[in-house]
Amino acid sequence: MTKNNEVIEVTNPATGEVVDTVLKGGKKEAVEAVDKAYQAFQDWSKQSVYERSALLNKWYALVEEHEAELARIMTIEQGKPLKEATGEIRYANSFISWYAEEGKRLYGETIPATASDKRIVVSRQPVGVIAAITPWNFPAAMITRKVAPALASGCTAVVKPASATPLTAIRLRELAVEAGIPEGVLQIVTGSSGEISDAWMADERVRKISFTGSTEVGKSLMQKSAKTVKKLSLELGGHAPLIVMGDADIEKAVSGAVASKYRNAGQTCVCANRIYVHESIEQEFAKAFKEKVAQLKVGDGLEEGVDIGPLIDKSAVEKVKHHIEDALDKGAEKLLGNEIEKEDLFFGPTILTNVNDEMVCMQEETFGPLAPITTFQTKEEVVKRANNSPYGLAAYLFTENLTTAIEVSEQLEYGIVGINDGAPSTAQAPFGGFKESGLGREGGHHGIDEYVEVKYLSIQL
Ligand SMILES: NC(=O)c1ccc[n+]([C@@H]2O[C@H](COP(=O)([O-])OP(=O)(O)OC[C@H]3O[C@@H](n4cnc5c(N)ncnc54)[C@H](O)[C@@H]3O)[C@@H](O)[C@H]2O)c1
Ligand SMILES: O=C[C@H](O)CS(=O)(=O)O
Repeated sequence: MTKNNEVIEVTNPATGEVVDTVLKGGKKEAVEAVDKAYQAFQDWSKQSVYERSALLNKWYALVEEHEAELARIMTIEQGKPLKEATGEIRYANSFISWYAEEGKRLYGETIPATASDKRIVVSRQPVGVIAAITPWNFPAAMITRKVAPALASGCTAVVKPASATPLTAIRLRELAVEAGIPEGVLQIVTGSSGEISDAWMADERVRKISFTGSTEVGKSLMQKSAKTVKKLSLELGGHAPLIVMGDADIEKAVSGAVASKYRNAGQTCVCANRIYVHESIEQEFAKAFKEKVAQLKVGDGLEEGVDIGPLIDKSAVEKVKHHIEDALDKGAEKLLGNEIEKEDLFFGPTILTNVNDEMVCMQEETFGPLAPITTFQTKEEVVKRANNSPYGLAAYLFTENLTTAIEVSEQLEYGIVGINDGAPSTAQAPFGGFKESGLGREGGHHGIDEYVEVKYLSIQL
């Protein structure tokens, strides 16, 4: 059990310095948060969607007003370049504005009854108290992507952010309270993930768990949720294939591959993890890709012009090194690689060629700035290889042929397919994966369905 007043140090991955400390909460704090959320739910769920929408819009305005402050907090605790952090704050805020409106469209329906003296009325009601557990790689967006639809539908939320990046979450919640959202409606609990999640899993008042993180932890939470049959949303790991057909526009493909691969230093669930290039254009693509990647600047995300910040921790660096060493041992060749002076958590963008599917980087999520390039000969071959994964989150396809785009994308077993687009994520679309990449969707009108129960009234006249 967590002792009173124990703290967690928050460090800047670019410098290693401790920038702040937060309470290392545990079961006590987890239960207290549910107490407050359950109490708050009684009133919050009874407000009209228009009253909740107005408060969400005030929160949106405050997040917008404090964009620079929030972005700086994020860069300092997570490492991503300031321009990316600013982009994430805007992306995170877009979920608040989207669901401020979507809540007004929680429509019901009437269904013609068999009996003439009966009426059937269907409605959608908030599930109640929801618990969100979120990762370090997107400290703002992974929270608002859950909390915005939850609050809009009338739910209240308790959130455990990753211990590496709690400061953005805490500041976001302060702005929510400043906007007039009642204190109990949204709470952040920092600390022991095991103690806190176990307390929420055991608590019957928590009716929904929304988790974003690794597939391994997601499976564990899925098992634990069975005891009280909690509703589940799981946004898990990915291993995105990026396919460049022989007829692709090379410039588009290179730009899309760089955007997908090196965002957040490769630490996103939708990063291209495997790059399949038709054998007829491999040399042309690899040359152009290397030229673009070699221009990326590695450094402290607070520095002007930095494109790739540090990785989150030492184990992340070790994993990327392992994937590279394994590939080289199995015959890969280094086209560009980590030639940077910096040490510690910085890792330069790396490109490997002559890659084969036996290499670990072609099977496991690298979560770093490594781009393995392999070649293929036919559509049938590349679809089969691209689908040969337990993951099914994002995939990318570059082609100038419409028939190829439609035929291949329909065969790809992935929840998100970027066609000539390396950055498909947006608040209005249903983000989520097939297979072991998760359950449910976040974003769009699908995203609010995760936070409601469907009920029907059968009225005997
Ligand atoms: N599908 C998506 O939308 C999405 C988005 C971001 C990250 N991810 C995935 O998340 C992973 C990287 O994030 P991460 O390292 O924070 O993942 P993680 O699974 O280690 O941690 C995620 C969250 O779960 C908590 N946690 C860890 N172990 C736990 C346990 N046993 N019980 C309860 N909670 C626990 C952590 O403290 C953190 O808050 C990658 O696999 C990435 O693909 C997926
Ligand atoms: O890392 C996972 C995030 O969901 C990526 S995105 O910002 O939604 O594209």
